[in-house]
Amino acid sequence: MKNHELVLVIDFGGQYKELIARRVREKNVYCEVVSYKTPIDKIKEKNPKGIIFTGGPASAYVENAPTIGKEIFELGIPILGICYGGQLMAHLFGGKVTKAKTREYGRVELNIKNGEDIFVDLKNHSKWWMSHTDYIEVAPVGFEITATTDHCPVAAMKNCEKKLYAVQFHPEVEHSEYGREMIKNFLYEVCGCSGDWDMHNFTEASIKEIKEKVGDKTVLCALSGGVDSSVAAVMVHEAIGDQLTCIFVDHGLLRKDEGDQVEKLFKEKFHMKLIRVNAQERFLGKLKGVTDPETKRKIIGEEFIRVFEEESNKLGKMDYLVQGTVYPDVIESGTDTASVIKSHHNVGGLPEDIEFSLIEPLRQLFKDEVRKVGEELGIPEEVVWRQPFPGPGLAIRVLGEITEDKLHIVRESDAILRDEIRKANLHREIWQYFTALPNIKSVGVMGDERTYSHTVALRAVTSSDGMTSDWARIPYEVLEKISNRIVNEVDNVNRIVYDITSKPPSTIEWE
Ligand SMILES: Nc1ncnc2c1ncn2[C@@H]1O[C@H](COP(=O)(O)OP(=O)(O)OP(=O)(O)O)[C@@H](O)[C@H]1O
Ligand SMILES: O=c1[nH]c(=O)c2[nH+]cn([C@@H]3O[C@H](COP(=O)(O)O)[C@@H](O)[C@H]3O)c2[nH]1
Ligand SMILES: NC(=O)CC[C@H](N)C(=O)O
Ligand SMILES: [Mg+2]
Repeated sequence: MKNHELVLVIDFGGQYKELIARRVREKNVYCEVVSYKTPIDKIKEKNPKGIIFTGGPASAYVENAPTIGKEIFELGIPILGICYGGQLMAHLFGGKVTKAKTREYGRVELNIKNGEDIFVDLKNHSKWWMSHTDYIEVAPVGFEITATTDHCPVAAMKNCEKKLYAVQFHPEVEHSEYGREMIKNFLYEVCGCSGDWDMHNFTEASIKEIKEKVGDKTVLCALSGGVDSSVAAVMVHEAIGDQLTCIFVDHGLLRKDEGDQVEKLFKEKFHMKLIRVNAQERFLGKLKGVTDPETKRKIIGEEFIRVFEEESNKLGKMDYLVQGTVYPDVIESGTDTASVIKSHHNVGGLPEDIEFSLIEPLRQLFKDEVRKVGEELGIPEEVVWRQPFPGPGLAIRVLGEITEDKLHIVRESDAILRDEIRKANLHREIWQYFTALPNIKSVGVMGDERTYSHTVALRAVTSSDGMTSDWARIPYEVLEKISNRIVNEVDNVNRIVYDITSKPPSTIEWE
């Protein structure tokens, strides 16, 4: 973002790199993540007010571990090293980093020596989140120890003269009591930021960028009616108006009546060109007999692109494809350093040969940030606050082979669940709620007759960004009503279970 203060996050393979970036943005400073391999000149060119080193899986003292040229410490730019980043700083300055006698995972109490710079106004003996097997045993010469824990002689250290700070704990995660405040202190007390950035700037700057990039070319937008693609579409429409055509694919894996609802809503509320493609048979044909979750995702990812290419040819070859990809889609699909959790159809599920260049203006954001952009753009509340729905749709909620009968059960049971959640006025509290068909049958008795029918699983979670989640504590009476209604109203179901796992260790979807 030109003309704004910038803080750079340098990534050493940390799981939380984008979480650090969003914590910085939350405090009104623009932030970007770059690899530790970025040449020092490139970093200098960006003229950052501050730099943050992320954590990472490696050990700083091992040969070939990710590292960085020592010139970075001579630029006069304040640096905060988190976990691996802090250990690396200690290692490069000649301190001793080694395997810790006691590893720390989870919440740990911190003793802060004094409330200066990054610790201004933070309560002592507060709880912070740890996740490490190595530690800084001896701080390098020139560094002062500023915090300890029972097992960590150097839980934080600093070199004021060089403006270098290192912490063993993770201020960026939700569970660190004063994490946000500490990051704020780094930005404002140490780096001297003034806080000149917010979602309004982001929206404006992104629109400008899209305009410049597209010029007089033409653009397709993959529109699902969900939060992310709607926000992306409106943003691109603001930038290039009628050069944009939206394509909504009904792949036969949507929720009850969803195809018609999305079409109606977009035609009424948005003034964009919208084409609905009915591709039910085509998708279901390709998925016939397929049981493996990753294979399903890849088939769907490819089929989406083939549909877009065909539509593009009909319109006279479009140049760009807009997708509402958000950061969790990217990280879960796997990166150079992060493992594949599941291939999101729009990232890891994309085929290699695509005729378009992609435009993904929300790729670095989390869902709650996207919602803020949506509000900024004046998108109706019913769209901005829709619950997320995965692109592969009901295909990943019917476990194993997909058949019309099974889709019918998920679709009908899901409609009942949604209806009851809304009636109980829980729809804003619960982040996402749906039913899944685990592909198990069990014995029941109905009207004095034996049944041997499907089990339906209810899933409802609370979350803010989909990266982690907890199961929603739905009142028993509401669960009872949902259970009764599903068994009574949906044929071939005789048992309902409620999924009470958080993420991690589960994921939100079952496949
Ligand atoms: N049925 C569809 N038709 C066209 N494009 C789709 C469809 N489903 C998904 N996509 C594309 O894939 C992207 C990722 O899907 P995803 O479900 O994560 O996002 P979304 O639908 O925009 O938002 P939400 O997560 O709130 O449902 C979408 O942003 C959109 O670009
Ligand atoms: O567009 C998408 N394409 C996908 O392939 C996909 N898989 C999961 N999801 C949604 O992402 C969030 C996190 O899901 P998981 O905990 O199941 O990984 C949840 O909101 C899921 O619904 C997807 N969205
Ligand atoms: N979370 C981290 O950055 C871990 C750093 C290092 N790999 C350790 O185990 O201590
Ligand atoms: Mg969706």
